[in-house]
Amino acid sequence: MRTIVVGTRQSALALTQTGQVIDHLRELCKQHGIEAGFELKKIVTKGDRILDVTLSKVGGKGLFVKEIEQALLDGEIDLAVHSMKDMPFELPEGLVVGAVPLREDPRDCLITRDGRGLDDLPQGAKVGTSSLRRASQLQHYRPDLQIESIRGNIDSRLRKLETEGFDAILLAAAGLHRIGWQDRISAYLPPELCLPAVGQGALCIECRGDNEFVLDLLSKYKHEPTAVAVAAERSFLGRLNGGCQVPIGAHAHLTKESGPSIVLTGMVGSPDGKQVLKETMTGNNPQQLGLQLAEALIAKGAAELLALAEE
Ligand SMILES: NCc1[nH]cc(CCC(=O)O)c1CC(=O)O
Repeated sequence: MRTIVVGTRQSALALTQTGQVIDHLRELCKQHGIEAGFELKKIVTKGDRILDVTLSKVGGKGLFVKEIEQALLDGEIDLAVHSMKDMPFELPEGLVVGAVPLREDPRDCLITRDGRGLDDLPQGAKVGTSSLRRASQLQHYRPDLQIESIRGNIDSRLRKLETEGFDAILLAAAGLHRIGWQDRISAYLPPELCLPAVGQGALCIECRGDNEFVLDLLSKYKHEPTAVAVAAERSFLGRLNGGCQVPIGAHAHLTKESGPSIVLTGMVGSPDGKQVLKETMTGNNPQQLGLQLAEALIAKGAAELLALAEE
């Protein structure tokens, strides 16, 4: 029997989502009469080692994936499970995306200390996020809020909500849903108010491009509509040359009606939220649509806004 070694970070979220992927793959193996066993290998990434520094200051894209990709290239692992939004735009030579499975809820959510919603937060309330994208959009909606940086894994951020005097924090709903902590969510932020990060809620299953056995199995795990939506969002991000640490958001979904099938919305904001540029376009080709939307926002001044965030 073949053993597929699966690499993962060791945060609660990474372990949970990797475990869920392995369960799905075991089920697929059973359905298709494929004989394979799975083994988990935990890998510490640079992003895990420097949890005390604001990520946008650390710079460098792919902080959470590089070591894991090296393990794939070295043959130490056969498959890696990443959060799509942590993936850099280009993969190293020799590695491919084997599958993008069905997406979880892409929205951001608010977790308040006492369960109240965004509109009920007092004037000047202290809200924790270290995402420039979340800060920009939240400040745009509520300029009075005091945004402060908070880092760490989901569990430590939830702890800091209590211990560091925050009135609320912002997190991706997907992570909380996956770990089973959806009860902590006080409110879901509608995409009109806070457009999610590119790829948020989606997973990226990566493997070597020559690993036929794993590729064959992963081909049965693909969710094409998610892959197309994410491709449009990533094309948009790629044109704007942004990692996850710039105030850029995008979300695409597919429509079932006749006519253009992908609806893509993108935003670029200033870190203080005073300016937020947003546009929605439809099309059939995800790469082209992402580029077109990026061009439309560049024409409105997106490049200048992004330069502000780099400072
Ligand atoms: N930036 C870290 C990160 N990467 C992926 C998720 C979980 C959500 C997802 O899978 O998109 C999170 C936590 C968060 O943003 O709250």
